[in-house]
Amino acid sequence: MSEPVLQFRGVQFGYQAAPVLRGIDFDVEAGSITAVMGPSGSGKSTLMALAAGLLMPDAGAVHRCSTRLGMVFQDPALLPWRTALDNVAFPLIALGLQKRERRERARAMLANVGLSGDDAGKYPRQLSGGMRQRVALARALVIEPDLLLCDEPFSALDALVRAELWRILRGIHARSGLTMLIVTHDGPEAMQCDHLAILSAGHIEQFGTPAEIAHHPVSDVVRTFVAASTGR
Ligand SMILES: Nc1ncnc2c1ncn2[C@@H]1O[C@H](COP(=O)(O)OP(=O)(O)OP(=O)(O)O)[C@@H](O)[C@H]1O
Repeated sequence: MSEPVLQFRGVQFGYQAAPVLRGIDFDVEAGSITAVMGPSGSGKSTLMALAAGLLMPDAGAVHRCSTRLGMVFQDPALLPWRTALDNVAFPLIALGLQKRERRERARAMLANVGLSGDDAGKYPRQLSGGMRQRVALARALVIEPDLLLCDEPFSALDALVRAELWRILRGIHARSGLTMLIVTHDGPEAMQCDHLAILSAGHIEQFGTPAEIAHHPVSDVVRTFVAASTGR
């Protein structure tokens, strides 16, 4: 078994008095893709914010063995006054790279996510939603992260574009072995990940491989999820 890049140990969290997450215990293994699924309000985005270190647990601990963190959200949050290329090159400024090198790396990364040289010169408002999300993905990947956190990255897109972006993500994973933790509502795609965490009302209902979860669902919540994701 690979070393975990991310460990949740007895994590508990609430925004004010109301607890949102409790008893969160699972590992994200190096080189794996782990999907997080759960109903709206079950605490998925909160879990991701804890994974990123943007929130601190009230109890328990999140251990992260990562030096470069990439993040992608449902909203691509691109800088509107910069071209796609310059949006992707932007995080490389902090790494101290020269402009020419930044642009070369950004161009290569845009090509990796399927955007042409023409598209690279366009501003966000000139791009479709799917293209904007490709730019956001390229911006997260250009720093060569050792952990990629994605919070419903493709949820706002139509089914065809979503499938294409999953294909790109899986291609990148196959080539680089990048560790990924992804919140998704896409059951069939989640069933193709290495591990699956099913969140319900602030706790992990079940964690395991898709096969374990499909063959030994621990509760009705999980059974419903498996039926929706596999058509069983
Ligand atoms: N900043 C905040 N302050 C107070 N409560 C919050 C805050 N952010 C989220 N919550 C509450 O915490 C709970 C979990 O929210 P969270 O966004 O983590 O769920 P989610 O599973 O990601 O939902 P969705 O699928 O709808 O995005 C919800 O009840 C939500 O209203």
